Amino acid sequence: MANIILRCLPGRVQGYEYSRSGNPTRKCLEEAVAAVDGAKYALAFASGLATTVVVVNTLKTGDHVICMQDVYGGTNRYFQQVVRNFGVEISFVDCTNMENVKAAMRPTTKLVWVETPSNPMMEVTDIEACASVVHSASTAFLVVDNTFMSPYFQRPLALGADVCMNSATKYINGHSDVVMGLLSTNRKDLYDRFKFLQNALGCVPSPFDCFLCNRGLKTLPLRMKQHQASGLAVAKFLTTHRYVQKVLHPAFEDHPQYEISARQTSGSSGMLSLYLKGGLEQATAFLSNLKIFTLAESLGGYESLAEHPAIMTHASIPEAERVALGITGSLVRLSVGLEDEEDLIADLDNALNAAFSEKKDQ
Ligand SMILES: Cc1ncc(COP(=O)(O)O)c(C=O)c1O
Ligand SMILES: N[C@@H](CC[Se]C[C@H](N)C(=O)O)C(=O)O
Repeated sequence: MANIILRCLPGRVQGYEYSRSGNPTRKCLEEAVAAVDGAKYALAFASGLATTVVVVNTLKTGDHVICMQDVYGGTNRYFQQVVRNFGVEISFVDCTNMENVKAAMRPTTKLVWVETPSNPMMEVTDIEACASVVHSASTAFLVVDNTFMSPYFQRPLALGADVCMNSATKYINGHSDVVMGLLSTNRKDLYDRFKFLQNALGCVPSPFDCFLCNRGLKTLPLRMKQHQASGLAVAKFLTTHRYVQKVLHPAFEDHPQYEISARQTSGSSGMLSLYLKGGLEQATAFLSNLKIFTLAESLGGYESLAEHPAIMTHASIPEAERVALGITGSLVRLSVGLEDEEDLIADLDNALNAAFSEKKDQ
């Protein structure tokens, strides 16, 4: 009898049929991510951008997308330089003001894409208010890119978003050794379509990367608490520095969306941006004088990174648009890692002083 039940037949799948379609290690990670995001379903993809590609593949020619005006440069590049070529219309909107979102909605709007806090301007969108505008005015679904916060500090689905997206390359994995994207949702219709596309488009992570990411996820709370503490210490230090014009941090009371941030998050990560007094020349000198912060793209890992958005992560955004967003020559972005806080502050102090004395020496 047992032989008959277990006998293989074409088309009768007894578990996993092919590793792209599903494998036990990926399933294990997807279940863990669903749990931390408070979702019924989660899916893993080959990168954060691959996740965006899958979301966009639910659309068709003639559909309209609203995208937060300040988003990761690669998200902007994908919408402007790829998605538009397929006849999908994109409006970049300042979603910190709901009146702008309402005004941008069209009968054809099918997707609203928000990143909060945004990369690199640290702008905050009210997720609950945005979900209410989107759902009352359309059949569109709201995606929140939660990469800067991780599920430890912000749960977009509980605030009304339809989909929560993460570049797991960042805080979720946290060890800077994996490139991966994740999405989670409570909507069965969206999950079914995303799951179909995960297999049909094939942009899946390897089982080994899923294993690594699952390992990283286990220390997320510990890491996020430390990122928060050191991020705040660094940000406070920088606000008092004579060569710093302004610090952008959503946990500071002078941040324009401070109250929204305090309401919808349970803390802050190690991400912040700052304007230096001076311009590109001083910013370049500052970055080249850092010794503990590494000059590099990426964020959310154990190690502190510093970068120049206008030249690096957001270089693909046309210059006029970049400047209008505030991404100027004097803007620097920091991802504060897990090193000792005093060492990080001393490194920033030394590099700032060196950058501005180089200018005086010339
Ligand atoms: C906020 C944000 N979303 C999405 C992405 C894309 O993620 P990935 O590099 O994993 O493709 C990035 C960085 O690349 C990011 O910073
Ligand atoms: N999200 C990361 C990635 C940086 Se940009 C990567 C690459 N140069 C590209 O243009 O795709 C961040 O640091 O914000």
